[in-house]
Amino acid sequence: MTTEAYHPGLEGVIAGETAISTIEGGLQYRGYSIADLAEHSTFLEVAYLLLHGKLPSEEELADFLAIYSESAEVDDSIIEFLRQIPLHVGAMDVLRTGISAISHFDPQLDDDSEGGNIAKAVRMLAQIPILIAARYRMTLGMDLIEPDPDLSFAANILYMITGKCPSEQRERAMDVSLILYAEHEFNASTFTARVVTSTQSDIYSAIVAAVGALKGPLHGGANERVMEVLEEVGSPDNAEDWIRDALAKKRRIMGFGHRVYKTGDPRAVILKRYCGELAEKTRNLELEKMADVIEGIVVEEKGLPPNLDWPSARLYHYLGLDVELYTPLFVASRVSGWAAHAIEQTANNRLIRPRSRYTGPTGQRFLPISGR
Ligand SMILES: CC(=O)SCCNC(=O)CCNC(=O)[C@H](O)C(C)(C)COP(=O)(O)OP(=O)(O)OC[C@H]1O[C@@H](n2cnc3c(N)ncnc32)[C@H](O)[C@@H]1OP(=O)(O)O
Ligand SMILES: O=C([O-])CC(=O)C(=O)O
Repeated sequence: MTTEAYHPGLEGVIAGETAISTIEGGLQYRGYSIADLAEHSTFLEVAYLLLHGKLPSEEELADFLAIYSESAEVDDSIIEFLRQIPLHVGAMDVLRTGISAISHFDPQLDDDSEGGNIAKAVRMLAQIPILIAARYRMTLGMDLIEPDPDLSFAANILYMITGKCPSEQRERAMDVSLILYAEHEFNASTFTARVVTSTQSDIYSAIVAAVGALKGPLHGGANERVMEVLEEVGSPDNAEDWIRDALAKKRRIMGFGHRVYKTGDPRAVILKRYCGELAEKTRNLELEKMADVIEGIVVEEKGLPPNLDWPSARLYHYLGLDVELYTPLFVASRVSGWAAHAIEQTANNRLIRPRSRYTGPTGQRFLPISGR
């Protein structure tokens, strides 16, 4: 048995260095506070910041947007392939396959230079929303909608899914959610991307693996489970009894708790404001009231504040989006953070290979199969 310290789930372990984001002193991306970015920036500007390490000048942003717009096309054969996937297959599983498929058409597939990887990240940023919207609309038997180069990232994704250009308020709410979802240091999916990259594998492999890690309900999959909880509760009148009973039964309440935020997730606080405004606009104040009752009791009884998935689920609901889109939307944003980490890992690589503590038997005597 190894005598080294063992931390289940790597809790509290510093497993690497990064200059991309920190939660120390309030969440910051590349040194910019998340509150400032949510207030003043746009998702694609934040993606540029994460990938290039600095905020763009007007000219740099214009070039970035031009490359992004030019990349916003998915090969027809992939769209046709998505149609062949049985309808019961979940949106995250299809998206994982779709990202793997677009890699085969990337003109710089074998270019693992920093520039090559940034170019691939921009292509993924442009094409993932197309994959998400195409699969969603094909499962409903609807015609697919091409991206509109005149729309922002946030407006385009809503347009391609719903077929309607969003109002300014809806566009901004979506944009802020994407900014908040973009990056979060060594969370499970990002760490997965870094492990894959550390073997000198390619950026698409890292992102596809990260999608698999994000899908789980303890991580990105939680935003879909949050909506299921709210649907189960049904009304503000039922909220107190429901949540007290659920906590008494030791049920895990999706959207609450966090491995590294024990006193609150600053992103949830920021998004709650947009949620409230959109709830008012869309006449969903009852749902906000219900969420407030649940939040108050989980904090009072368990001392667990909400994480980002708690308001984001409601926000997406107010935007008229179906639940199966929620975790894919997280992917559409987080691919910027994952790619930045893959690039950072490549620039200063050391194979990630920790040790395990062995708990199995030793010294077993091998018996030939006939004698077992
Ligand atoms: C964007 C994101 O990915 S944010 C995370 C999204 N995930 C969720 O919302 C899922 C719900 N939350 C959770 O499962 C957890 O809080 C996690 C996985 C996020 C973090 O958990 P950890 O740091 O591993 O804490 P751990 O699971 O050990 O929980 C510590 C205690 O709090 C309890 N707890 C933690 N979260 C919750 C919750 N959401 N509901 C009820 N109890 C909870 C645990 O049961 C445990 O109690 P115990 O000590 O009595 O056994
Ligand atoms: O940091 C984590 O463990 C999960 C999270 O909030 C994120 O990935 O945004």
